[in-house]
Amino acid sequence: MVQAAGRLDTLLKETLGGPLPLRLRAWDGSEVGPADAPTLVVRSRRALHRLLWRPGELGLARAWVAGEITVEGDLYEALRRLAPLLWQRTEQPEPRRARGLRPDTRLLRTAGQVLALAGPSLPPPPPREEVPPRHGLKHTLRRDRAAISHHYDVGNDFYTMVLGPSMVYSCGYWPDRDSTLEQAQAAKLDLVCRKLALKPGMRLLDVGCGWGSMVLHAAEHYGVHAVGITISVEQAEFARKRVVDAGLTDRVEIRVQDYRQIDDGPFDAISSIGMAEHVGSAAYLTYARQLHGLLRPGGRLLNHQIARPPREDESTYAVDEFIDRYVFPDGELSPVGSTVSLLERAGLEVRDLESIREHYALTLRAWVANLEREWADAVRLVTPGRARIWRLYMAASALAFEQNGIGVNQVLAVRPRSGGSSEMPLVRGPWSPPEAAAD
Ligand SMILES: C[S@@+](CC[C@H](N)C(=O)[O-])C[C@H]1O[C@@H](n2cnc3c(N)ncnc32)[C@H](O)[C@@H]1O
Repeated sequence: MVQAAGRLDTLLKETLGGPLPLRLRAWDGSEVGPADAPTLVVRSRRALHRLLWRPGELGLARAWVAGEITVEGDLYEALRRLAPLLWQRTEQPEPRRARGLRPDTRLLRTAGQVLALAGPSLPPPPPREEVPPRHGLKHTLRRDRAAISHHYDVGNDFYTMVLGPSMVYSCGYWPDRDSTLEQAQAAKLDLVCRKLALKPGMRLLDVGCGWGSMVLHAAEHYGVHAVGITISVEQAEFARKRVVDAGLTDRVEIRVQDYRQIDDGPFDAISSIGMAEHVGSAAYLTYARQLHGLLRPGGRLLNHQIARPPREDESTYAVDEFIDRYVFPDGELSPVGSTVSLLERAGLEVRDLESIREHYALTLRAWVANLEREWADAVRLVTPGRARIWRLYMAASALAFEQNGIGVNQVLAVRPRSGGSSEMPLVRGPWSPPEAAAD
């Protein structure tokens, strides 16, 4: 009897444009490939349909989400081995897409042979968690709110499980590799407060406040009056409860509000942590101008944002399809140079830039570990497909940060006074400790 794994291996070689660097096990139990590599398990023939109609990353992702393929062994190692093949493919133009998703006939022939091993072909059902492709990045208030809701309103219990008690959904600042996630997140929040030189009585705006961790930290340890805004209703409810529990209702306000709708400046300082990735290049100057307008002269902005490398020809940049469809609809990464330019065009003076790329890999690995440890509960809370999406996107992102595929930067900027004063110390030195902190 002909075994499926061998044929499947040939098909994958054709689809991916190179040999599969993993062991492969097919639905009939047959195996091929290196014995010391993680195993790609193809549980169902349906996975083939997906790969045929969308070779490369999106096809694999769809099969993964549907549970038709999985990895046994080290997921990071499997992704590390697969990454060069997938990137190679997604960098190429996709004429198939332009012609209306027609798989090429050579692949069809090979696939037909594989499918014939186990009976008639099956139509692939669309995975439920996928967002339909949307054309053009308009970034209207309504559309942005829908996109944010897709990612953030999936239940606070799920996020509590993944993010842990710190409830911070951005890169931590790891004092060392053995620190805990909670220590890393507290260190990051504190670093932001120190870069902003927060003092008691100051007015802080946290744009994209998530579950309220930054405004709570700043009010508790630096005595500021803080406003946190988010466009996720579930986040706001959770954050407001934390503010009540901490006894800080007189100093912390949480609003469901878009950054374009804030009209009660000036603020002494603004933090924006892991939020600007949602803004998009088309709206970025509006974002930068809005924050500039909300700062008092001499006030500081700390913009903490993921970046991608620049391209020789920027017009060839396309948002990663898997991330766009399944994870962050309408999210968009830009090179840090563009971010700096746009902040400056808006009238801000960029004073400091710190890359903390390695810290995001550590943070993501900690989130993946939390998710894997509580897997059964995660599946119950958000469906198996969604739990699989989160595991794949976080593990793949950890790898991308490790390999310098993407980075993350804290950009400190100031709105200079009219005479040019920045109110910055002459020498940067270590960011000053919280000497003026409240009790
Ligand atoms: C990755 S989370 C980061 C949350 C938080 N800063 C942290 O570090 O945990 C992104 C946040 O940006 C918010 N956000 C995205 N687009 C926004 C917009 N147009 N206006 C206001 N907030 C927005 C989301 O609601 C979410 O709270």
